[in-house]
Amino acid sequence: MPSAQLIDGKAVATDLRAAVAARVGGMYARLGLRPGLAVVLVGEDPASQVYVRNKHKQTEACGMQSFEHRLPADTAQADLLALVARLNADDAVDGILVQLPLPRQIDAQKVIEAIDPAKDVDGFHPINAGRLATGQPALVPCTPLGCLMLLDRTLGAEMAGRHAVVIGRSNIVGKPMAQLLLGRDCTVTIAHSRTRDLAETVHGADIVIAAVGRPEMVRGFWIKPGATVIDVGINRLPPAAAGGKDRLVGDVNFEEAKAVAGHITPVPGGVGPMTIACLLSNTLQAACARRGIDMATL
Ligand SMILES: Nc1nc(=O)c2c([nH]1)NC[C@@H]1CN(c3ccc(C(=O)N[C@@H](CCC(=O)O)C(=O)O)cc3)C=[N+]21
Repeated sequence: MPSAQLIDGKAVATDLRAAVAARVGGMYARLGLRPGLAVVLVGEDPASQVYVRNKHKQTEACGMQSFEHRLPADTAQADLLALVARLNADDAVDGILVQLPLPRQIDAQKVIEAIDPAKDVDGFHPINAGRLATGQPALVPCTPLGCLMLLDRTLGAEMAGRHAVVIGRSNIVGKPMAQLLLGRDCTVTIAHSRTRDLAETVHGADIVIAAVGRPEMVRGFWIKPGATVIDVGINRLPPAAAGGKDRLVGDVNFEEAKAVAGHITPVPGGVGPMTIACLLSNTLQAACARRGIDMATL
């Protein structure tokens, strides 16, 4: 049985964080400035708390300031908007991330649009989405940016002219991912829950980005032999389904796909660690852009 080469997102993320930390060190040594990242968590979702804790640790580990704001689940929209306004005005804050999903009483789109686009390190503000779509410098959403970095390392210039199929059309992953792949001269298809013959569409792909949020939905026989498979899904299977202990799986059936693909990302240890590393990189980028610093000189 042939076996795909693993794309080690954890290792690439470690390299990226080291590069960010080096520039953060240069910024402090030369200018006495430390980039600051504010993370806002509304409610008590236990999975979200793990991400927030990891982000906090890694932010400090690379020399940036980390500001955490935990609000109760019944927080009023006006109070969250008031906090965002304070963070927009706070010069020590270069990046603002409001963890999604938000509780029902809060309109997430309103909150996203309230964030200063210059501090929008998630890249979810329509200004940044529009800049990405029109090929202008932008803050790019962390998960698709991390996927692109893995593809750059794996395929490089070979991406040009390849057929990429993105499964999922969210504003957070699918749509920005498609824009980034277009920027690498891929021929891009965005597939989704209403796509007919999804298996057949995926089978035409040299590059598959799975971002559907359904555990192990993409089967091995869907994959074209030798294709590059990037699995964005992070699904926690409950103990019963996983045979005793809870287990993290992607949107791709990994065991099946790795027998067919040329390269594949694992879950965990693939796209997830890249997402956090890209958040730190975006925070450094925002800190430099806001202050007119050329990042290459740090
Ligand atoms: N405004 C906003 N921005 C986000 O970027 C955002 C968000 N809201 N809400 C929640 C999702 C989820 N997310 C993850 C990031 C890293 C891992 C990660 O590092 N995962 C590890 C495993 C972690 C584990 O074991 O649970 C891995 O895949 O290897 C997972 C999930 C960012 N999100």
